[in-house]
Amino acid sequence: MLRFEHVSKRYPNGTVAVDDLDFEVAEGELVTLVGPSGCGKTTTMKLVNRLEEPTSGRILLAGEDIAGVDPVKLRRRIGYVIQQVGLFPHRTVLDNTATVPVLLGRGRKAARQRAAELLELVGLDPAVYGGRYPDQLSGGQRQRVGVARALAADPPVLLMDEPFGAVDPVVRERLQNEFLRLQREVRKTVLFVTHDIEEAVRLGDRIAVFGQGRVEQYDSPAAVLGAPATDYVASFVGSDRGLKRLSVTPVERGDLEQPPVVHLSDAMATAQERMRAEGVRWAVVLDENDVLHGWVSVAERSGPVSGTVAEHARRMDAWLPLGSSLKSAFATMLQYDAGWIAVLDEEDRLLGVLTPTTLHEALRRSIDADTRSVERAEVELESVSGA
Ligand SMILES: Nc1ncnc2c1ncn2[C@@H]1O[C@H](COP(=O)(O)OP(=O)(O)OP(=O)(O)O)[C@@H](O)[C@H]1O
Repeated sequence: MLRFEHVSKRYPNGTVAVDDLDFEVAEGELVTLVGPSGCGKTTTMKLVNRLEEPTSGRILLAGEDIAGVDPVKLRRRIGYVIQQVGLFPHRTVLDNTATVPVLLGRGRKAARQRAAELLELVGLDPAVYGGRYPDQLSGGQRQRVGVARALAADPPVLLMDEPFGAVDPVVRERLQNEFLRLQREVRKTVLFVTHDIEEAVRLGDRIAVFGQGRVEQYDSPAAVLGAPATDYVASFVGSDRGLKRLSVTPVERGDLEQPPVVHLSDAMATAQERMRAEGVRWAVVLDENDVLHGWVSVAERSGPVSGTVAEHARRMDAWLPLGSSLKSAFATMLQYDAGWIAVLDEEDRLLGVLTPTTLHEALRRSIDADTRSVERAEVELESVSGA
């Protein structure tokens, strides 16, 4: 969709802001450009909407060299969201959002209707906020209006330059999550500039890690964190990259452990036999509807125990849907102070459990898989937790 071919930009004062950029952003993909201050991120964006011209190389949008496209027409196909949102202070939120469609010749009524839908989409009730002026909004709300406005012309490409840079970390995380939800709906091709590796990892389908004007690595977040291409990338993503990686590695079926499963109504003696036969000290307990109830441990004293599982079971209903991040799995374990958590499918059926050991193995396998470019399920670990 958007292709950089050996693009360089040298400013008249001799600064080489961008040096031989060569990568492609697929349609509907969100690519984060991350790097320290002055590494050429903003310049890259400006080259895309022709606020700057490359010194060499070319940029193709849907196969067409943008150097031959009238800049005004080009910018209609490219939404631009910047940190200082640049809303018109004397226009209402609704009119700010409708600005571009009106300029594009849509009727005022249709444009306002679309603007209201977009405000709704970015989480601002148009009935509440539509009539307000920008200075009657919080910073986070202004950012959302900026995003709604950029989407109003329905451009296939969005450029977002540190759009959430000016808000506090809590609001920032909320905006990021909302934007991810929105992006799943609208599927724009997005270039998103940030200097924050956490943000880059959370949002990006792929990340371009910038050194001085050059892309040092262009890869999935998991690969950038798990297998940094250069020392520079390794130091930029930080020594806690293993921890960060937890948040971008999903729980897969192959990661799960399968302890014995018993029901509340089973005889405890039978449950005990099952655990002994499988050589484990506990079993997952489900109720009569196969809903997670908790766990039961093999009794310490020898000999059969009387009664049903219900009389011995303990409640523990920490669970996660399959596909959750390893980080949320770990966080849930800590929150419940639990040695395991259940992983459920879409119909809330038990698929297996995750323990600290299997969680660690999942992380190691995913790193191995990225390093060797294979699926995680194909990776056999040589040793299990050092054993
Ligand atoms: N118009 C200009 N003329 C000369 N040099 C410029 C111009 N614009 C940017 N530069 C220089 O080009 C380099 C890259 O700047 P750019 O704004 O692209 O970086 P950035 O990665 O977006 O930085 P930041 O995160 O601080 O915004 C910097 O050294 C900057 O000083």
